[in-house]
Amino acid sequence: MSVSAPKNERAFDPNASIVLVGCRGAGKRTLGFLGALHLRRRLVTEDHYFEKVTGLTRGQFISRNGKESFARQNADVFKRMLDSNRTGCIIECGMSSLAPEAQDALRAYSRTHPVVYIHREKEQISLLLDAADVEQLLKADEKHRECSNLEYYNLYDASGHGSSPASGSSTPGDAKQAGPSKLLSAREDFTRFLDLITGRGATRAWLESPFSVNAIPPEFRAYSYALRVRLSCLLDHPDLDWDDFEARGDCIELVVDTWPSDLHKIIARQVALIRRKLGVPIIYHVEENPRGERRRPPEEKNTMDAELLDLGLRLGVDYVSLDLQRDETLVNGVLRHKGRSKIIGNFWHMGIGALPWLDERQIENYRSARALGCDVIRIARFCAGDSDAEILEEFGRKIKHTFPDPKPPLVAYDFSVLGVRTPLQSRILSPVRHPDIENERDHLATVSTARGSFELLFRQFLLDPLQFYVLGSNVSYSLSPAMQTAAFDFAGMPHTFQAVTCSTLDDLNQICISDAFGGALLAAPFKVAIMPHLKVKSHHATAIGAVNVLLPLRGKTSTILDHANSRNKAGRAHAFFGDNTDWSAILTCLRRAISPRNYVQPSRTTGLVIGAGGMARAAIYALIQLGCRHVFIYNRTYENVVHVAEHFNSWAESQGITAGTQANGPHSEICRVLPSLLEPWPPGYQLPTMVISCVPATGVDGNLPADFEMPLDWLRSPTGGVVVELAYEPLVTPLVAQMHAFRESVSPSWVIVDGLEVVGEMAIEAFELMTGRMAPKRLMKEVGRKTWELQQQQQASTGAFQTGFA
Ligand SMILES: O=C1C[C@@](O)(C(=O)O)C[C@@H](O)[C@@H]1O
Repeated sequence: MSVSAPKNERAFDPNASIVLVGCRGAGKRTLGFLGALHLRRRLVTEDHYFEKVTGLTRGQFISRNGKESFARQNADVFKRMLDSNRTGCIIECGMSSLAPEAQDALRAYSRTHPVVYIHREKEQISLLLDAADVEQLLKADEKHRECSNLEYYNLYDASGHGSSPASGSSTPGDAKQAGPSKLLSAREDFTRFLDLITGRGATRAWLESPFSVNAIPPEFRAYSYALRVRLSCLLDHPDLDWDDFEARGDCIELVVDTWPSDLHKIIARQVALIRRKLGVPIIYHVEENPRGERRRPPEEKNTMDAELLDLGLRLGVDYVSLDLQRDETLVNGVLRHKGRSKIIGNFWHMGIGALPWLDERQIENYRSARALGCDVIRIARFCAGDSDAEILEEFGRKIKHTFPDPKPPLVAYDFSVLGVRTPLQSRILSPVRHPDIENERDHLATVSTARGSFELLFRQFLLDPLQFYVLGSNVSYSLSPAMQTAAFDFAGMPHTFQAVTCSTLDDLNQICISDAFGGALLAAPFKVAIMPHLKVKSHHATAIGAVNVLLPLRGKTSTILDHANSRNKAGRAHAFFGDNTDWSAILTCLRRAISPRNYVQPSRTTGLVIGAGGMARAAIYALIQLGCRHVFIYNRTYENVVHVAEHFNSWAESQGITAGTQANGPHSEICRVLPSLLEPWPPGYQLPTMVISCVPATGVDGNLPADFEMPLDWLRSPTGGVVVELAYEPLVTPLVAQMHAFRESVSPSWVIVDGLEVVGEMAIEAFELMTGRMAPKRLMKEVGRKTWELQQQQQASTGAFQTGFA
C-alpha cells in the first residue's frame, strides 16, 4: 500500500499576522509589544483600533449609543481589524473575543493565521484582578482557547531572573539580586516561541552565525543526545533545579507518561519551564503504555493521546514524536496539524521476537515514514542479548543506499530492559539520562549520560583532544582558561585551554597551524588585525570589523555544515573562521538589564559608547542590533574614534538602516563622535539610557588608565538607564563607583552591569562556537567569579594588574 503525506493545515505564511487571545491579565499587551519588536511587526490592539475606526473610546461609545449598538459595532470593528491587518502584524484581542460572532471570525481566521491563546496562572491573574472577577474570567477563558490554534504559557518567574540574573549591581556579592524586570525572561522564551511558529529561528541563526549551537538542529549535528525527562518524574520532584539540567543533552525529550487532572495546564507549564530555563529544543513524546499507569481501552487511548499530541503541536514544540504503528486517524491528525514542528516518526519493535534490523520490512517502514513526510525517523528495537553494532551499521548503510538524498535522518538503536546499552549506536538523538535523577520508569535512558557518551567518543578516537587558547598581549590574568576548562570537564572533553601572551600575527599563526589547534579567543591587538586573514566570517563579525573567536576549518567537503561538524577533531586546517561573541554578550546583558520604560524606541533612544577598540565596535553594533538609531561615541583620542564611526555609518547605509526621523540634529548618521566631556549633551537628542564603557580601567601597555566618569549632566535621563562597564580590574571602576553613588543619592533607576557578567556571557557563547556543544552556563559564570576573587586575593600584595580587552 502506498502512503502519502496529508496536507499540513497549519503551515501558515511566515508573514501572516499573529493574533493573541486570552483573558484579562494574561499579559497579551506586553507579549504583543515584545513580539512586535522582535519580528519587526506592527502591533494592533483592539482598543486602539476601535478608537481609530469610530473616533470614540469604547466607554464613550457605550454612553452615547447604548450597549446593544456597541455590541454590533464592536463585532464589526473586530472583523475589520482582522481583515485589514492580514499580514505583518501582531494583533492583540481584548475581551471582544468572548462574543460568539468574534469567536466565529477568529475560528475562520485560524485556518490561515496563527491564533495564540495566552495562558496565565490563576494565582497571577488573581493578583491583578478582583477575586470576584477571576472565577468568571477563567470560565470564559476556555472560550478563548477554543478559537485558537496555538498556545503560549505566560510563566510567572518567582525568581525574577530565570537562570541568568540581570546583575543590577557591580559587586559580585550583589549579583544574585533579582533583576529589574520579570519581563526579561518572558521576552526570551516568547521570542523563541515566535521563531518556532514563524519558522525563522534556525534559518536566521544559520545565516548570521553558522557555527552557533542554534544554527544546526540536533539531528544534523555530528553527535547529539536527547535527555529523556518523564513528566511523572517532574511532578514527583517539584523542587527540581532546572539549572542542573543545563547542557545535559542537545535537546530534552519530555515524555508524557501520566495523566493527572488538569493535565493540559501541567504540560503547558512544563514546556514553558523547559523553554525558559534551558532554551533547548523540545521533543514531545506521548507514551502509549506508560509503566505503572492503568491500562486504557483502545478508543480511550486514541482519543486521549490524539488530544495530547495536538497539545504538543499547539504549544509549538520543536519536535513531536509520533508512533507510526498507532491508529491511522491519530497519525494523520498529527501530520495534518504539524505546523512548523518537526515530526519524529517512530517504530518501536518490542518483545523477544522483535523485527531484526536486516528484515526487508524495516526498509519498508522507513520508506513509509519518509512518504508521510516525517522529518526524522526513529527505530528502536528490543534486544535480549548483546546488540550487534555491525548489523546496525549495515542497516544504516542499506538505508543510505536505498534512498536518495535528501532523506530524513535516521535514529536507530537496540535497547534491553537495562536501557540503550551501547551509547554510540545512534550517532544522533541517542537517549540519555540525567546523572542524578533516578529514572526507574524509563526503559530507554537508564544507562548513559551525555557526558559519559561524549567521553566514550574521545576514548574510541572518534573525537580528538585539542588545544584551545586565549591569545593577546595582555592575557595572563584572563578568566577564560578557568571558565573554559571547567566547561570541558563538565562536558567530558579532554581538551586543554591556555592563556598565551603574544602580539604579532606570526606568533599567532605558529599556534594556529598546529593539527591539534581547536580554537582561540582573541584579545588586543588581534581583534581587528586578524580580519584580512580569515576566509570565512560570521555576518556579525563582518559588520563589526572585529572578531574575538577564531576557529580552524577542517571539513572535508568545505560546506559550512561539514566544517561545523568537524569541530573536536584534529587535522590540518584548510582555513580559519572568525566570529564575534563580544557584541552578543553585551546585547544579552543590555536586554536583561533594561527596564520596560527604557525599551528601545528607534526614533528616540540614544546610546553612548566609550572607547574606540574592538570592544567599542562590538558595543556599537549591539546597540544598533537592539534597535538604537542614535549612537554617540566618546574616546580620549578623537582621531581613533572617527574612523570607527565612519565604519558603522557606511555599514548602516549599506543596510538601509537610517538614524530615524525625530532627531532635530543636522546629522542623519547613526554614529556620532562626541569631541569632549565638557560639552552639553547634543541638543535635540534624548539623554542616553544605555551607556557602555569599553576602556580598560587600569593602564595597558604603558598607557594611563582611562578613569572615565560620566559628566553629571549626561546622566539626567528621567527614566534612568543601564550602564555596562566592561572592565573588571578593578570591578569597582571610577565609573561604577560614580554610578553607585548616583543611584544612592539621585536616581535609583540606573542599573549597573559589571564586567564579570559580560565576560561570562562572552565565554559561554565562545565555548558553544568552539565545541558545538551547549555550555554549562551557571557553572562557567560561577567559576569566572570565583577565579576573579582568587586572583584578587593573590594580587592584593603584589599590586594591581592589567587586562586589555580592547
Ligand atoms: O574581552 C574578552 C575577554 C578575553 O580577552 C579574555 O581574556 O577572556 C577574550 C576575548 O576574546 C574577549 O573579547
